Order: sequence, then C-alpha cells, then structure tokens
Amino acid sequence: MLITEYRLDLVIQALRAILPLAHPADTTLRYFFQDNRIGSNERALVAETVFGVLRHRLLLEHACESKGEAASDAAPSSAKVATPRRMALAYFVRFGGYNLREIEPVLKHGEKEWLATVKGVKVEELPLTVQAELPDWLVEKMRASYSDADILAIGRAMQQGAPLDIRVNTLLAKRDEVLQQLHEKKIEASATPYSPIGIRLKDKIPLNRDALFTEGKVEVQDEGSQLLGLLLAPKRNDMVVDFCAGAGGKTLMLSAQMNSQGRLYALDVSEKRLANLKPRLKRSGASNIQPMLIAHENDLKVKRLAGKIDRVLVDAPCSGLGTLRRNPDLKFRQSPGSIEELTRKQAAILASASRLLKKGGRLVYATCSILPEENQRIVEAFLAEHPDFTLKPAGDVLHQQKIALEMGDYLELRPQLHGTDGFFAAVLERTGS
Ligand SMILES: C[S@@+](CC[C@H](N)C(=O)[O-])C[C@H]1O[C@@H](n2cnc3c(N)ncnc32)[C@H](O)[C@@H]1O
Repeated sequence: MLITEYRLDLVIQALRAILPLAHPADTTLRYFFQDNRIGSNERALVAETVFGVLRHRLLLEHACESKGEAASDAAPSSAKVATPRRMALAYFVRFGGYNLREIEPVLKHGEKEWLATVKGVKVEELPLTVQAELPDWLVEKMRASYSDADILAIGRAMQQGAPLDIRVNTLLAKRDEVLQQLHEKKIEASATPYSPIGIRLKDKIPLNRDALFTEGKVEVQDEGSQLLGLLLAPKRNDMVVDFCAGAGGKTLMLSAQMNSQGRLYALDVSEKRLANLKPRLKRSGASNIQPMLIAHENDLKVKRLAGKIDRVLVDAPCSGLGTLRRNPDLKFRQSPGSIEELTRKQAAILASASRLLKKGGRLVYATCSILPEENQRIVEAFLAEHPDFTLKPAGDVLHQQKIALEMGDYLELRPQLHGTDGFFAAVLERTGS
C-alpha cells in the first residue's frame, strides 16, 4: 500500500497513543479507531505497523538512537531519538517491505540517508536482548533455565505474527464439515496437527461476520489452548470447575467435551469477563455451564464445592509471555515485580482450587507463560505441600488421548516447535484424601 503523508500521519498518531503503553496496545488501538473514522486500508496499515513496531521495538530503537550512524551525524542530536515518526519509517524499510524509493515522497531532509543506515544494521552483531527482542530483565530471568540459543529461538519465534486458529464446537458441528464449508467459501484452512477439533486458517479473516461463527459452530482458540482441555479430559456427567474462566474460551470447549451434560461451574473474579461469556454461551448451544462470580479464591462459594468436583481447570492469571506473537506489548508492560505478584496469586489459586477435588479427581494447572517461576516452580512447591496429590506425566495423558505430541512430565508448547502460543500445563491427580 502506498505510504502517503496522510497514512504516515495516522501511523504516527497511533504510535504516539500506544507507545507509552499505559494500557494494553489492542485496547488503545481500538479507542484510536473509534476516535478516528478511517478506511479499512488505513486501519490495516495502522494495525500492522503498530504491532510490527512493538514486535521489533528494540532493534528499531537501536536504529533510531544509534550514535554511530554516519548520515545522521549531520543531523541535530535531537533527531537521534526514537520518535514515533522515526520508529514508523524505520519499520517500513526494515520490516514492512518498503524500499527507500517508495517512501521517498514522504521523507524530510536527511531521512533518506539515515534510513539507508537502518537497512544496513546487522542484527547478529547486536546484544542478545535486541536480537531476541526481549527486555534485559526478562533475558536475565530466562537465563536461569534456558541457554542463550533457546532464548534467541523463543525470542525470534515471538517476533512473528500468530496464525488464526479456530476450534470446532462439537456440540454443533464436525471438523470435516467445517473444513469443507471453509473451502467452499475459498478460505484456505487445514486441520491443526495436534488438536482433533482445531482448524488453522491461512489468512486472518473477519470471522465474527461469518455464519460458522454466528451460528456457534466455531470459536477462535489457539491450538495450544485446545490442548489444555484435552489434558483435563472431562467426562459427560462429571462435576467440573473452570476456576479462572474469564470470558470462557476454555469453558465452552470443556462443555462440548462433556456433551453439555453434567455440571460445569465457570468461576472468575471479574464480572466484566464473565459477562463476555454470556453471548458466547448463547451461540454455543451449551446448557450445562453455570457462571459464578467469586470475590477471591477463598470465597465461600468455592468452599461449598470442596471435595465434590471431578475435574478442575486452573487457567491461572499469568504474565502472558507465551503470547508475545499476539500481544508484543506485554514484554514491556510486565516487570520482575509484576511477575512476583503473579506467582503469589498463582500459588494461592492453585492451593484453593485443589480443595475442590474428590479423591481420584484431576486438576490441570496451566499458564500461557514461558517462565519456570510461573510454571514448574509453582507446581513443585504445591506438590511438596500436598502429599495427597501426584503429578501425572502430561506426555502419558496426551498419549491416552491419541495426540501425537511427545512431552515429558509437563506440557510445554513453543511457537518455534509447535506453531502454537507458548503454553505450560501440569496434570495433578488427587490420589490421597
Ligand atoms: C488466563 S485468564 C483466563 C482465560 C480463560 N480461561 C479463557 O480461556 O478465556 C485468567 C483469569 O483469572 C481470573 N482471576 C484472577 N484472579 C482470580 C482468582 N483469585 N480466582 C479466580 N479467577 C481469578 C482473571 O479475571 C482472568 O479472567
């Protein structure tokens, strides 16, 4: 798409609103689009550039601020800062697929020469943090458990965009039928490699206007997230609790696995998120779900269910660092302090949720984080304090579910290996009373 003064100005305005990261980038962008009625081409350009800048922010800042750049030595030092304009232009030539000639008409004096140096920056000569596009504090934390090569592989994979995965609502449709309907609509789609009810779309389409979606036959859900439901494997007449149900992404899947029989409590502390479950519930045809607002993990409503539940899913509040492909701003919005706070919450939620289980019951503790402190460390500490619980190797459960995915004790998904977001899950069984 041609970069005109008008389009560049829109991108700059959007970056000016988003880059301070006072709020999640997608929320700020939504408000930006509400306040600025612009065409669909411009919306696509703005969204792509904003998320692209966030994905490559560290390299772009390096290119904007570099003291060594020959051409801008002539420019005043105030020009050598990562202004929204410079970030946008650097993104266009470095990652956006534009050549200098194409954007020359919108350039000011000296910018063409500076952008030529941006194109020439050799990323492999830059520090690991810039190559991996991960902030210093995060790389330092990851070094406790990952090699530099692994950190780089994770960081690079997180710089890519994520595919659009959908889950077939087996209450209303079969995967083959949905695939066929998509192909008839000339939408390129294929079965996901691991989840038997997942479909990966080649391109992002406005699915919410499609009949498959409005009729409840499909929901947007990353394949990794679908695997969490498959690990929990609730049965038809089970009593099940989705402890951190949010807007019900996983609740709806669990209900379909139960063929909408038995009882499924969808708990959350957020009234707003639970309210967002309502329209999805209506579309899905599920009738065994009971949303339940709780004040905190030790709410009396939770205590009343103690010892009565067959399966519990704890999709814990987490840093979200496994979803950087979709939410690249999270790496700048989290901090060592926020991670510490989250780990305290995760441990408390897991301890409380575990009390719901009957003997022989199963709990899946899951996060979309790649940090062991939110994952393995939480589970290890829990097991040390709860001798009545046993870790069931995730690899064994997947095998029982006939899912061709080699895993050890834990489910650990990575975009560069599995094409999913980064997910962690542990299967815990209450073996004692
Ligand atoms: C990772 S999100 C859940 C996403 C949801 N399971 C889905 O698939 O869409 C974590 C959820 O935990 C909720 N939460 C935070 N603290 C909680 C607590 N103490 N007890 C229960 N839920 C809590 C948050 O409101 C948030 O909706």
